[in-house]
Amino acid sequence: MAPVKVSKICCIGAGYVGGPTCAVVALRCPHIQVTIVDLNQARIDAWNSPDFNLPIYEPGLVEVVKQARGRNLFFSTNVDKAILEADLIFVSVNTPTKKSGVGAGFAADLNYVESATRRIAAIATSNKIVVEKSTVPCRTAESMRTILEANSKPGTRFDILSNPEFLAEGTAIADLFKPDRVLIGSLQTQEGRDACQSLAEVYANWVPRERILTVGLWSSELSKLAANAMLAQRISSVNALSAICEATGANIDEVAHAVGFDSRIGPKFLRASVGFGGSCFQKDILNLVYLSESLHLPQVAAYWRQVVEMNEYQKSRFSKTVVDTLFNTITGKHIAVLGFAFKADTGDTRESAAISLIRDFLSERAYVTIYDPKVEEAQIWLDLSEAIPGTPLETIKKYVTIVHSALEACKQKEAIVIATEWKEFKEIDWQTVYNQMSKPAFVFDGRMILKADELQKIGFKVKVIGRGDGQ
Ligand SMILES: NC(=O)C1=CN([C@@H]2O[C@H](COP(=O)(O)OP(=O)(O)OC[C@H]3O[C@@H](n4cnc5c(N)ncnc54)[C@H](O)[C@@H]3O)[C@@H](O)[C@H]2O)C=CC1
Ligand SMILES: O=C(O)[C@H]1O[C@H](OP(=O)(O)OP(=O)(O)OC[C@H]2O[C@@H](n3ccc(=O)[nH]c3=O)[C@H](O)[C@@H]2O)[C@H](O)[C@@H](O)[C@@H]1O
Repeated sequence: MAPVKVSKICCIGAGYVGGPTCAVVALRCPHIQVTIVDLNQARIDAWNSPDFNLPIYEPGLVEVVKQARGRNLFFSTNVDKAILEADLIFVSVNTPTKKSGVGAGFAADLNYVESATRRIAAIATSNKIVVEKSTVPCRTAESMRTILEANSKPGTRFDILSNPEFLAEGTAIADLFKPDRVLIGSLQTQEGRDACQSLAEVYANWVPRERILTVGLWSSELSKLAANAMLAQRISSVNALSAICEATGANIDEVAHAVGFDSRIGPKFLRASVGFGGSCFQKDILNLVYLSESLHLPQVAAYWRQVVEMNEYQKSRFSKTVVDTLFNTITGKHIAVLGFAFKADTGDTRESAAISLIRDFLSERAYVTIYDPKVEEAQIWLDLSEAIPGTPLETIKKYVTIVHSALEACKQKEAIVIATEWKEFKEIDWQTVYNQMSKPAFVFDGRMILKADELQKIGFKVKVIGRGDGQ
């Protein structure tokens, strides 16, 4: 068998990965018909909305969808039809951390991957290349193959590839246009290599060949977990150093700059923060911890677990700084939290550090006013309800207010906390804010985005993550 020339692609899962990834495939490959399917009708309706009110916010995404939708890019809930027609199927469904049962709190919940795989097996009447796009534990492709082969119709063959996604939210479109690398894992058989080449040809429409890496299936699966673990490890390392900076008077910005100048270390991903968030870092590390434990490698598991523990410590350390600085009590005090998303340029709040901070403030019975330029109000209520189980939303609403501008949030507060590094927070009229605040007026910069010296000149008391007092 020679490599198949792909002409129809189906992507199962129209989320943060499936949507942008396959929209870019459609844009860059006008000769390929791409159908992105999902069981969630509301999500598909949003992708199809006439005014391009898409279900996720991602800079540049609307422009991509505008060019390709209706041409060779389609969004649908008709999963079966798209499976039936496609010669290549991306599985881009969610793989959250398991909430109950064996491995609860650590292992990936592969329920969605399994049901998508079973659907492919039940529907397909011709050969398919099935591509694992979701982040999965090492050797998941083997389980997928077993399910597909056990349920396939006679004469139908499935080739399984691993093609993990490395895009970051907020820069997804730029990352997809110009990826550092595209990784494709396949079985090292002739059929496996042919399938790998078929997918490589799709990417080669816009990605330079030397950036398309082909490896074995298990290496590809593990490389995704490894990349996220090592990125998160850098943040936990720099955050651990930020605690030392605060205690000694060193400045984490200067330390990270000096350390990152070493070409072996490099400058990226060394920004101290109030803690990393996002749907994947914690989930994927816990997955690696679970894998290590399953393989009877407790020391390896403990090593990676510490990256997550340091992140938890950083978040609670920051909350404690706020309480300590506000004279050891925030009960009844009014605090503005600027930013709710887990990072700038996204409306995604999954595992956002802001949620932990607000939960801590509410446990001290402080009043919190939240502003985020992109996060929907309903999402904030949902996240807070989940973060504080057992407390009715009505009670939470007595303490929390959501507003529509930073200035409104800061009015008459005792303290302002920067939780997300939105650019607009740098451009706030701080003099006006100061004039309207109770005194002393405190600012806690959990993202190192403000000019502390200028704020101090205005009269603010400023605490910046990773900086001792007086810096
Ligand atoms: N969010 C991110 O930036 C990145 C995520 N990943 C990985 O990609 C995968 C997907 O992540 P997201 O896109 O963020 O998740 P998501 O939750 O935004 O999207 C997943 C979608 O799959 C749909 N779905 C689930 N089961 C289905 C089924 N059987 N048939 C049809 N649709 C189904 C859900 O309704 C949902 O809309 C995860 O494994 C994640 O770890 C990888 C790189 C980046
Ligand atoms: O698998 C995934 O889901 C993705 O996870 C991350 O992407 P993402 O979570 O979207 O965003 P990042 O830019 O990595 O930021 C993650 C968190 O770390 C924080 N961060 C990042 C960098 C830094 O120097 N300091 C820091 O605190 C961010 O504020 C954010 O809360 C990876 O960067 C992607 O390569 C990967 O594909």
